[in-house]
Amino acid sequence: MKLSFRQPSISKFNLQITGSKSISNRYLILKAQFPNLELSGLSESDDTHVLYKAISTLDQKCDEIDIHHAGTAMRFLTAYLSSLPNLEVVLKGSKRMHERPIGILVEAMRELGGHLEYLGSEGFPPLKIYGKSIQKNKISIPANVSSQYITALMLIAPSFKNGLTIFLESKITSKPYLLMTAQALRSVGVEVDMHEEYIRVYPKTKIEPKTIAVESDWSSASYFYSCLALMDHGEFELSTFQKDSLQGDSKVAEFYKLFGIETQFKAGSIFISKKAGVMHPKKIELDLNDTPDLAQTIAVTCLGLDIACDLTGLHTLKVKETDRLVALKTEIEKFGAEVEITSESLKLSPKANLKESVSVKTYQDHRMAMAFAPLAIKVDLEILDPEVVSKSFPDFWEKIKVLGIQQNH
Ligand SMILES: O=C(O)C1=C[C@@H](OP(=O)(O)O)[C@@H](O)[C@H](O)C1
Ligand SMILES: C=C(OP(=O)(O)O)C(=O)O
Repeated sequence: MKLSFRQPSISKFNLQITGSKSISNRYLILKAQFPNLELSGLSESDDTHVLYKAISTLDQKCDEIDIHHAGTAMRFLTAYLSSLPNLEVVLKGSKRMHERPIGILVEAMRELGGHLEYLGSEGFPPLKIYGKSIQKNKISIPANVSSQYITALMLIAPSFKNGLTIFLESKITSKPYLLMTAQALRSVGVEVDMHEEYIRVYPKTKIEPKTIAVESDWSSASYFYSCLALMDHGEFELSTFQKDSLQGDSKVAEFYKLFGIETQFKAGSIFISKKAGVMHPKKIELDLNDTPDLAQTIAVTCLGLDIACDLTGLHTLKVKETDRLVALKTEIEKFGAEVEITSESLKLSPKANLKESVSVKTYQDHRMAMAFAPLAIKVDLEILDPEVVSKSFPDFWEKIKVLGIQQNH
């Protein structure tokens, strides 16, 4: 899809962003345990649809569940299905999912008494899962590879007879996602103690009827922050968001102050604005250990604004939808800038006049497509396989069109 930019006649926009896929997928696992939980505003993303479908088909005695590219669905279901007595099922995903590690979670479930077998390479999906009633109530787990393993355990812990204490080894990665899980559990009445070294989730068999409205997705909102940063000025209203969000990526509001963007919360919306002629810094340095999904957005904003950036805390990026560090380096360098990467960092030396009409590969990664699209405000470019956005934000292209980003197939 070829992208170019035509300045729209207005500079104020109102955009409704789909529900958070992280929040949605947590509540779907909770609803499977507590059916009187009602959910509204669920994410329209593929990742939420596959999880919803997987849970719904469990009643129909299916032999195989395919969760495609959805990391949260893979991890949350590995734990959940292992804890359902008498179930026997194969859990598989896309080719890339079978390259994304799951060994730490499988080990943890086995230590708790679960029965899981690898059908391909040791440490990776696909898995054959034989559900068991879990009796143990303590487990130790490395916390520095993916927070999703820990969330997966926390989400099923209320149904264990004695709850679960999870001892966290090593530095916690993507910590806000664990706080989000704890808040989701508490919101339905499950007690949770969070500490640096351990998390305790208390048992709960029934909850009071409850309706949860899912907040919109802050990671998705980040692409509109990037668009505004690349425009001279403007004001967007994005809904529905809260000031005290459960989502760690709400940190985007603070990060984009660096690019001259102000965020205000009013009646369930955020109003983000940029004044004409704001000065940008020459260089920014950020540790993104808590917010890994913002790395691509920020790197491309810096590329478009000719700002050097030094991003650290990126050790999880290699095992996401693609190796995002290599993908970013390869695609950013096509525009003429230079990028140095290590296993956990990215350093961008920008270039004032970016190359035009570059074709950006997306590597089956929704965030590659969505992070590079705003760059069309500065230079014409092409995004290959644009449909990848449906993993988290199916109507991304319609939404971004409103801002003046023209799309030709
Ligand atoms: O729990 C979640 O919903 C997520 C946790 C993060 O993964 P890691 O903990 O693997 O970094 C994040 O990157 C992912 O998009 C969603
Ligand atoms: C890493 C992501 O998702 P997941 O790990 O759930 O596939 C993402 O959405 O950026």
